[in-house]
Parts: sequence; C-alpha cells; structure tokens
Amino acid sequence: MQPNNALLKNTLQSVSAQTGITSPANPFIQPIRNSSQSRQHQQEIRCPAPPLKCKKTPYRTFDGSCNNLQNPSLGVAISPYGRLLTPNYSDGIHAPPVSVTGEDLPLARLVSLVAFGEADIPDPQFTLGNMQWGQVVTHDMSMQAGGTQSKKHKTRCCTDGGKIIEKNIAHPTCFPILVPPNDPAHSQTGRECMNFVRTLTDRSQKCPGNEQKLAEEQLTVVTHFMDMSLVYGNSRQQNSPLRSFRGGRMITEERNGAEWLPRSNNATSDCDVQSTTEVCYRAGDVRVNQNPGLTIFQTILLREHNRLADALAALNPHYDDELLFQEARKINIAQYQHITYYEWLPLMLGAENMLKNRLIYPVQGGRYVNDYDPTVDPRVLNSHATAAFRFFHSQIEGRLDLISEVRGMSGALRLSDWLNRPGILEVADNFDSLTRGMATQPEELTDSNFDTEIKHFLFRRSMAFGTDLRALDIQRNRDHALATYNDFREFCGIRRASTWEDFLDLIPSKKVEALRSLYRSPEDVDLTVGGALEVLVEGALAGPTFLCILTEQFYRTRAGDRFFFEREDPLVGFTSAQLNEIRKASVARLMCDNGNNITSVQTQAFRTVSANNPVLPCTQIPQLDIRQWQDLSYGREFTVTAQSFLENVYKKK
Ligand code: HEM
Ligand SMILES: [Ca+2]
Repeated sequence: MQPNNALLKNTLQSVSAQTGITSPANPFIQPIRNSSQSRQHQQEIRCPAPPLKCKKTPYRTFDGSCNNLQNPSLGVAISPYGRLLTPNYSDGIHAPPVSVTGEDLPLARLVSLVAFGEADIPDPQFTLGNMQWGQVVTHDMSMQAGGTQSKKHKTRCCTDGGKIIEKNIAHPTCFPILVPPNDPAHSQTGRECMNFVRTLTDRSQKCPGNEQKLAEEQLTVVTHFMDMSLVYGNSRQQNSPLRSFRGGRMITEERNGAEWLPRSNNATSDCDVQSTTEVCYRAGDVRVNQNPGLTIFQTILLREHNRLADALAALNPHYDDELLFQEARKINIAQYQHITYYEWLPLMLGAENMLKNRLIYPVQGGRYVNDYDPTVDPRVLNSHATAAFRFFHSQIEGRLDLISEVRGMSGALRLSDWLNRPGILEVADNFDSLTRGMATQPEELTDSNFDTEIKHFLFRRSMAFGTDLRALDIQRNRDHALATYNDFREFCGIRRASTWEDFLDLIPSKKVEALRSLYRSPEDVDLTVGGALEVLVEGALAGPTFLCILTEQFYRTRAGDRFFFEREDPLVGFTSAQLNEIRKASVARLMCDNGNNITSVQTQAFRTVSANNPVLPCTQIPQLDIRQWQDLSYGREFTVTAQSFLENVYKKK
C-alpha cells in the first residue's frame, strides 16, 4: 500500500516555506543483488499465518488481525514496519549504510557524545507523566523483533570485559557499538564495545511476501494499532494467562491491601532482581518491568480494566465473563485513545497542527467523527519508531522524585538503580509517591540533551557504567537502514541540503559545526541525528522533519483503525451518550481511581501545577458515568453471553 501523501502536504505547508513533495520511492523495487548474508538469525520469532476468515464482532482481535477487513493481516503483531522511503542498505538488501564516499559512518557513540549534550534542564510546562505516557504509547505501537537490549541479551557481540568479539566468530546479527578513544566514561574501565544485536527481519524469519530477496524489512512484534496491546497481550495465547476468567477481570495479586500486576514466572530472566523473593511482573508486554514509571502506568491501566469490569458486572449481573471482559476492554481502550489524542498528543504535536491535519476534531459531547478510511495504511512506520518517536528520549529525567499527598518531596530514586527492578514500587508508599511525582516533577526539556543516566548508565546493573540510549538509537537507525536526514527533509517538503550551510535553516550553527566535524558529507547525516538537532516548531515538541513523520503516523494510526473510539458504527462504536462519557477520561482521573490512596491531583496532569492548573481533590476531577452501559434489553433471568449479545446487536440494526 502506498503512503498517503495528502496529509503530508498539509503538514508540510505549515512547517516549511517550500512546496512540492516528491513522491516517496517504492520500497519494494530494490534490485536483487548478491549478499554475503546467508546465515540465518535465531528462529524464535515466527511469522503469523494470515487469518483465513474474519468473524464479524464488535471487538478487536488480540493480534490486530481483521481490523482492516480488506487486508486482514495489516497491522498484525509480528509483521514488518511500514516505510516512507526506500531503505538505505549499502548493498541494497541487508548491510548497514556507509558514507557516500564509501567510508564508514562516524561511530554512533561518538555522534552521541559530540552532537548531543547532557544538560539537565527542567521543562517549565510539562511533567514527567508526559514523558511516561509517551513510552506507554510507544510500547503499544511497536517493539523491534529480537530484543531491545534492556535485559542482558543472549547474543553477545562484546566480551563481558568489553572487548569486541571478532566478526568471523560473532553471531551474524551482531553490530556492536564501538567506543571511541578518550570516551569520557568508558575509557575509565577500558570498555571498547557495547552490545548491539540487529533487529530480525522478514527475510531472516522467512516471512511470506519477501521470497524474492528484496531489501529486508524489520519486524515489529506487537500490534501496530493503538489497542492497549501492552496490557492485553498480542495474541490469544498471550492474553489467556493474564485473565482470571471470572467477572471479566484480569489477574491481579493482592498484597498489603492493593492489587498488583501478576508476578513473572521467571524473575531472574525477566528482571534484574537481586534475590528470588524480589517482585518482577508479567503483563501484555515484556518490557513492563523496564522502569518504575512505566510499571506504574501498566498497573494503573490494568487496575482500570478491573475497576470497569466490576462496575459493569454490578450494572449488568446477567453478563458472562467474556462479555464483561470485552466491554471493559473496549471502554479502557477508548478512554486511553481519548487521553492520547486529545490530552497528550496536542502537547507533543501542537493542537493547531493536529486540527489542521485531521488528527483531532473540534467535537464535544456525544458527536461522532467518521473518518475511518480502509485505504489508510495503519502500520507503524520505521522512521517513526526508529527515529522520530525516539527523540522524546530527551524528556527522560534520571532522578525520580517521591512526592507526598501534600506535595512535599520525601526522597528520590536514581533511574539506573531501578531499571528492571519494579519491586521498589511495593515498598512503603512508593507507588503513590512516584505517581504523584510523575504529576509534579517536570520532565526534561525536549531538546538535544539526553540525561547522563541514559547516556552513560543505562542498564548498568551493578557495573560502574552502562550503555548509551542515544548511541543505541543512532545504531538502530543504521541497522534499519533508514533513509538519510536529507532524504527525509526532501520528503517532508523541506529544501534538500547540498552544503553544510544549507542545514542552517533548521539547525543551530553550533550543531551544524558538530555535524561537519563528524560526517564526511551532508548526505550522510542520520535521520535520528539531524531530526533531533532541529529547532522545535512553535507549539510542538519536535522540529519540522520529525513533526512531519509523527503527524503522518498519528494520522494513519487513527484513520486506519476501524475501531477508533469516535466512530459511529452500530457494531464497533459507542452510543452517543457513551461517547460523551468516554470524553471525560483524563490521566488525572486514572491516577485518582487507580492509585493506592491518591486523593488529589491537578486536572491536567501532563502539565505542571500552576495557578491555572491547581491540585484539586479527586472528587472534583470529571468522571465517566458507567450507567450509560446499563443493558436493559434482556430479561434478568438469562445469562447474556458475548455471542447472544452480538446476535442482539444485529437484530437492532
Ligand atoms: C525511562 C524511560 C525510557 C527508557 C529507559 C527507554 C529505553 C529504550 C530502549 C532501551 C529502547 C531500545 C533501544 C534499541 O535497542 O534500539 C527503546 C526504544 C524505543 N523508545 Fe524508549 N525508553 C524510555 C522512554 C521512551 C519515551 C518517553 C519514548 C517516546 C515518547 C520512547 C520511545 C521509544 C521508541 C519509539 C522506541 C523504539 C520502539 C520499537 O519499535 O522497538 N521511549 N527505548
Ligand atoms: Ca498495539
């Protein structure tokens, strides 16, 4: 399916004086060339078989299949990312890009050190919750196949002592990040190499559709749709062990009077626990334990499901487990889509930009928006997930404040101490204190600075230093062979640079100098790098090139989702009165309802507390009225099953 360019045109007029967008090149017309790459990657990721026939149901499948009825496997878990531009493999198929001069690109770690700063500047407007919601959305939308380096990867490309494992004996998926001389951190320990394993692709996994040995496409293993797959799992097999199959509920474990995510069956492999009794969780997404803020939101969204299921069960005691589960899931996803599109994305992409490009509509109450378009490709774009969306790693703060109910600071955690160690949340009042912290503490300014905790100490475990997220992002850009920054400028309607000076239209001169010192040609600049150095578009948290990609993605994610919550559709939509209730959802309300004992929060929790956004008692935060889901169309003597409910929906039509 071809990318939808109409929207881009619109976006671009707002970000660039230039007009005229070149048509994206077709990524599927790569010539066949010889490749030395013949050894196979590990085989644990299997490509899914396309569904034979889609059933008509009001609910999403777990794996995302049958969302698009014309192309049922579009957006399914374990399928290639979408592409806007032809990949830039140096051999046309598989090998990472090199400079236009034929030489190597500058080392990713060197680019991270030279082009990006580490200054810790608090954002005056937005809270750490804003950053954290972004990671939730990220984890819903994509996960590169084959590992994310967050846990110690099985495939070792460096020795434990930090030396490079020779190419001829290393695993073929190895693409280690080499440490430059005089590295400010790693020269102290003699580390020369940081582990990096290439993402699995349609070719490495022999997926149908790429039998002709065309350019490889990386696989993403979660559903492309914004469907809370991180809570519910990406297949029926992943979902079942998370459900209690009673009253529509998901499994939780009760400890100290609170409900927690269920514990992982293998804490030592899933977490970096220091004892076998230390808590480690499982959820619909394997990254659930990665950092405390993420685990908090996973817990809040899970508790919200059970809260909704209980309320529905009280209202409709004649509903069976499956029906309660699916209805609670549907409401939970709708609230979350509403928060994402109407509360969170406007801060990131700018409300005006979103309105203009039809990512949101000026609708209120129970008014529907019918913009579903089955010809819109809903897949997550490689350039979005691998470059543009990762720019928000800049918002990460390396210190997590513990905040009391009266908004006093009672302590703080160092991020790198608590990666993959979620047990800290069950200690004392930490769950609530960190939740309030997310609503109180500012995130780091969205700029070209990345916190030292993620630049030198990421996943350090008990070591002095860890890995570098910015270097991982740059190396991943090359692993996925994204077209260059210059290509994307042109694609986005911005003038293509032929000299270094041409970058000065969007990038400050000091940063252009840094680029000139690193790269051999303006043609070489990686998208991840150039895009992250641009001055932000006014009213948004991204520069023009990334804003163009992000806007295109979030347009596709809504208009390409047959189940988007605002649709008027008797089968998959809500009643107008229900939609009116969904639109009351907010992240503040989620925190109030699903903290252990949170009694106050500001109405707009992604924004810092101010005179216009004061901390209020939870009783004053708008709340969905579940009574709109009361179903009086059945005699109470019957148990209503999902199947009979469905039949009734058809009768009503
Ligand atoms: C403490 C917070 C966070 C940590 C520790 C973290 C860490 C990571 C790591 C280790 C990866 C994989 C890197 C690789 O191997 O290529 C990754 C990927 C990614 N991150 Fe983050 N991240 C955080 C927050 C965020 C936020 C706030 C966003 C965006 C708003 C974000 C967006 C992404 C995206 C889009 C990917 C690629 C996903 C995929 O397709 O696999 N992350 N992050
Ligand atoms: Ca998803």
